[in-house]
Amino acid sequence: MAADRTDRTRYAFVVASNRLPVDRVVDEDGNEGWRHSPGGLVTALEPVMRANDGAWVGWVGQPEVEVPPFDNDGIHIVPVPLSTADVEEYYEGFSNDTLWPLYHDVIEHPSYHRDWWNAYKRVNQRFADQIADIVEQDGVVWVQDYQLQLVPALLRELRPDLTIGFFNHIPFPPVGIYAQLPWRAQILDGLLGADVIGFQRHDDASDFLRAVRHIKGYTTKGSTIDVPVDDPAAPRSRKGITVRHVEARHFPISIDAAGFEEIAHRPEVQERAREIRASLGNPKTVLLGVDRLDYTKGIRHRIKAFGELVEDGRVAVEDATLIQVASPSRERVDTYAALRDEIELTVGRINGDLGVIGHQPIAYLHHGYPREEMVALYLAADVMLVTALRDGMNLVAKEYIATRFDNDGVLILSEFTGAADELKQAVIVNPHDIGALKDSIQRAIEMPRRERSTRMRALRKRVRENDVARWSRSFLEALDRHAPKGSRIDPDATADAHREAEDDGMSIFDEGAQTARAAEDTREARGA
Ligand SMILES: O=P(O)(O)OC[C@H]1O[C@H](O[C@H]2O[C@H](CO)[C@@H](O)[C@H](O)[C@H]2O)[C@H](O)[C@@H](O)[C@@H]1O
Ligand SMILES: O=c1ccn([C@@H]2O[C@H](COP(=O)(O)OP(=O)(O)O)[C@@H](O)[C@H]2O)c(=O)[nH]1
Repeated sequence: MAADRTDRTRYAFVVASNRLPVDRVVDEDGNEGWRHSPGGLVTALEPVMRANDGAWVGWVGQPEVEVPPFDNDGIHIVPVPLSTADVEEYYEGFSNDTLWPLYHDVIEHPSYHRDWWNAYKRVNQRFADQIADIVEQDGVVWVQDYQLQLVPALLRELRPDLTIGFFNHIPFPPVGIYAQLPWRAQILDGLLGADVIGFQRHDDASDFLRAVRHIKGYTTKGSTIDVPVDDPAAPRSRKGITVRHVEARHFPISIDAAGFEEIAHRPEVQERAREIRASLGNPKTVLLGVDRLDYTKGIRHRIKAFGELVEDGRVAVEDATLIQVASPSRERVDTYAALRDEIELTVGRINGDLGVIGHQPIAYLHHGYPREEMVALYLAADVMLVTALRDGMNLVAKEYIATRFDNDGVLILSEFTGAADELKQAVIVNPHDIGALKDSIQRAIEMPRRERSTRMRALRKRVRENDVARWSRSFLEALDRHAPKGSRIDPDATADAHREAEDDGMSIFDEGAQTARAAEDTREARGA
């Protein structure tokens, strides 16, 4: 929980995301401290941040908490405060009850409120002001995700000298759906303030380019957009108008594959995996689902399919258990609270109707777990179920593969995840088709060892080669090509640098950080 006041004020490289890479924790004596949050984004950017002496701008995750900038394990942290109203209107409202459902195929109905839009503008402006204050002349800024889509243009207005990147971690919807948004043109204008706009999938980038053509009327050629500018020194387009060139393409995010495999090799983690199986009565097959409790994840579909397989007698209750981890998320948003009720009712019914003494079909856990426990769960699972109805990437699918150094285990993967574009040797499913999903689950349970191994070997090769270091490097290299005065950052900071930092005692695999985050979500849900 090392935290020192930083005396630096300007940085050549700045990352901004809604949440900071650290969680605020308060111990039993009321002392405040910070722990690394072990999320994928932190793992991806940490080596680049260290190599470039970068700063990270974001929210501490709790309302009405004002913290001055500080250094945490070599990363300069610059908190942006949010009031209770900001959290309700910008985070829970516009980000997670307007944009989130709209960008995820309108699985739930998006709510459009002008007050929420005003809060979104207000908070995006606050982020832009904060970033503008701390970046060096000609610096590089990388803005993350849908909560901050107005920041690139607001920042360019304040600091035209900067090179600005934006990465969208969630899908970008087809223009027919995106067009519902009352503020569709303003959001596109916000994003087009960036030099490079990154998406998870090729289709997301194509949908974005189409929206730019249809809604803004701008010309695109391949992945390049001509954005008109009022600057006589700017290049001219084929139509003879002065333009800025903005690049929009896909950069699929990944994980620290070697880091996950290293944890999986630890004897105590393997022992924990055996313990998990034993505690379920050593069934022949353990199936696993791990998700934030979110309606995009298809948890209902998976539970229904598995319950029906047991009910039909195609799977014996003594032979198979589904562990479903549903970690608490955004619990003050009504759709999330309703989903929790619905899932818990369904799990209760299935266990009540189909369970026998000593064997329940579903082991349901409403908790968040640290990384070591996640890896033990992955090692314990014969079948991993990723049945999202829409998902930007789904890192869980890649983590399962990375841990299976035994080349065993079967991944069932929804075709509606970004991961499905890459992980072709998984058992690919349409989660809406419950009949086909049941067949796929049965097939996975019965798959011969040789086929499991062939598939897993190919999947592991893919995940190892396309790891998170490659993701950040390829994005930053693209951004570097847009820097007018040449390179300001070193995009080539590798995962090795990251592991060296760990050897120095700066581990990102900080036990308890996820649990602390989950506890925090729960406190938030209670209104604390
Ligand atoms: O910050 P929260 O509101 O608690 O939500 C957690 C994060 O959820 C989303 O994750 C996405 O990014 C993953 C990594 O690129 C990707 O694999 C996944 O498909 C996405 O859903 C969200 O985009 C983040 O901003 C949130 O912090
Ligand atoms: O109890 C949990 C549940 C999830 N995760 C991590 O949370 C991330 C979830 O990322 P994903 O892309 O699958 O979905 P998201 O929640 O970002 O939409 C993965 O790194 C998981 O290992 C975790 O550490 N503990």
